[in-house]
Amino acid sequence: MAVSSDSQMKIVNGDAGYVLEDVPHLTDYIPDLPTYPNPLRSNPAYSVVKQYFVHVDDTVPQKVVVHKDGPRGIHFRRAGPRQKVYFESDEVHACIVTCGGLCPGLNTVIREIVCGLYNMYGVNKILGIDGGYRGFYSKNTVTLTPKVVNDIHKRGGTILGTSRGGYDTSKIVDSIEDRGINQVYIIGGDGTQKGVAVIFEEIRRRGLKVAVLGIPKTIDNDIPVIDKSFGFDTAVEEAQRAINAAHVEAESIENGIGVVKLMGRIRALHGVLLAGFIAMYATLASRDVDCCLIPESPFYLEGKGGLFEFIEKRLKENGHMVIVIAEGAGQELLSESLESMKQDASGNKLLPDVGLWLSQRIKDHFSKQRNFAINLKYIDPTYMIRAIPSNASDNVYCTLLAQSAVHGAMAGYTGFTSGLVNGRQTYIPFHRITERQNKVVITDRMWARLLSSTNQPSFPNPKELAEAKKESEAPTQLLDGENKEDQSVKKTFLA
Ligand SMILES: Nc1ncnc2c1ncn2[C@@H]1O[C@H](COP(=O)(O)OP(=O)(O)OP(=O)(O)O)[C@@H](O)[C@H]1O
Ligand SMILES: O=P(O)(O)OC[C@H]1O[C@](O)(CO)[C@@H](O)[C@@H]1O
Ligand SMILES: [Mg+2]
Repeated sequence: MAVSSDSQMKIVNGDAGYVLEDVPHLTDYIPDLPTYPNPLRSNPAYSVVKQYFVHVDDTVPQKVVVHKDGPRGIHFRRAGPRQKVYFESDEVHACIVTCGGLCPGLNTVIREIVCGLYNMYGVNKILGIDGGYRGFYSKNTVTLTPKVVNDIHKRGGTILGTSRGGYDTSKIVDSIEDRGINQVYIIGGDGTQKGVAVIFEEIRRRGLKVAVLGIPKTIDNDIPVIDKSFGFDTAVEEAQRAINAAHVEAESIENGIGVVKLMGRIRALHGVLLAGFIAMYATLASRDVDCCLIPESPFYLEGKGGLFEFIEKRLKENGHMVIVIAEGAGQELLSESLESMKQDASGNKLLPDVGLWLSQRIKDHFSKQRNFAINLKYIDPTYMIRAIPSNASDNVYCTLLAQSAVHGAMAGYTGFTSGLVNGRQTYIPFHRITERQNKVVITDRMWARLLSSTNQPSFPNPKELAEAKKESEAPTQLLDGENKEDQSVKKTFLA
């Protein structure tokens, strides 16, 4: 096997195109670290479980759909307990911090890191950092014990508090060093994970025996590689309540329209990274939605093929309709210049309220039409879907993520994000998580499934429509047995 490595990328090449994108280990920069038998080996609860420990060569493929002659492809290290650990129980001084926006399940992850460290590894020095990254250097800490965290999974939010902005690598690493912390658990979204990568680099540069790891969090589900982010299912489930209310209101009144705005926004400083996952999954789950608008699929209002035309058609057919719009959708229609928008403390763009804007535009449009009065109700459940405790399946997911992170840190791995890949817990190198953001791919099957479920238009670009019209008016060569009418039907169908 060929191995190549820099500080955050350890690539192992095997047979038949097998590639392991491995994660760093403390021994990469501190040689001759002593090891200890994993305390779980003498714990009767675990020692009876055959093959409880993960084999050192276990890896998980990134792609499970393969071709007969294709290469085996990229793999990640499988998470789980190892036979040997690199920390003694009473040597560990761990800390946990939560950063970025709220997300269902944050408290469950905190609880399970504390209980995992305490119950599985006998660790009892665990600090909670108050209020996100800036809490490392400007706030007090809280002592976390299984008793303190016992009930917190039943509450929304994070008992540690969170924040945006305030990231300062040297102050954070100074604080870690000064407090004698040697395991750092950082829970947060895309921005947070970029911060964890830099903290890891600095810790490695200083040669500290400190395991640094990230646990990906975001209800936007825009973190790449992993199957999905925790809290996403809970948020989609809660969004159903808003959609259901919009549907009940809309169908109870003549020409009723329910508009629901859901989270999912533009994330990058300079442009076009978008995430409409919550809107897409909430629409697919609900079946009451007639039209789902997401940032990845541009739409327009007026004219042929536009939203107004579709609304009128649906109202005439059904007497009511529900529209779901992701907060980042249609922003190009609201503002000529996204560059001039305000930003939050972390540099994320602050978006104008597209739901309110769309509702007003629909009202204005139909107020001009005689004999076609509409009744529009706008529901904005934005913070309701993320400020709740996680549901049962997210709770289980959070537990696996947290326990995997604990096993990884105890085994001396560092500089990794704990994540689910193809249903297996893995350790993923930071660069894989931070190099890009996930967005809905509208040429993928999932978006096609949504379109076939709502039967909404795909909003062809007016320029494309004009070109198609010009083409259909031009004399065409007919195939044998075809008349001109057949051809135009075919073209409309293809559009
Ligand atoms: N490129 C970066 N390098 C270092 N730190 C960063 C970077 N981007 C963001 N951060 C820090 O990470 C923390 C969280 O970032 P942000 O507010 O963007 O939320 P997030 O982690 O992306 O979560 P979400 O967007 O899902 O709410 C902030 O304290 C911010 O200063
Ligand atoms: O108002 P806040 O706390 O900045 O958070 C809003 C953003 O946070 C998220 O929930 C997660 O990033 C986005 O969907 C949303 O735009
Ligand atoms: Mg973010």
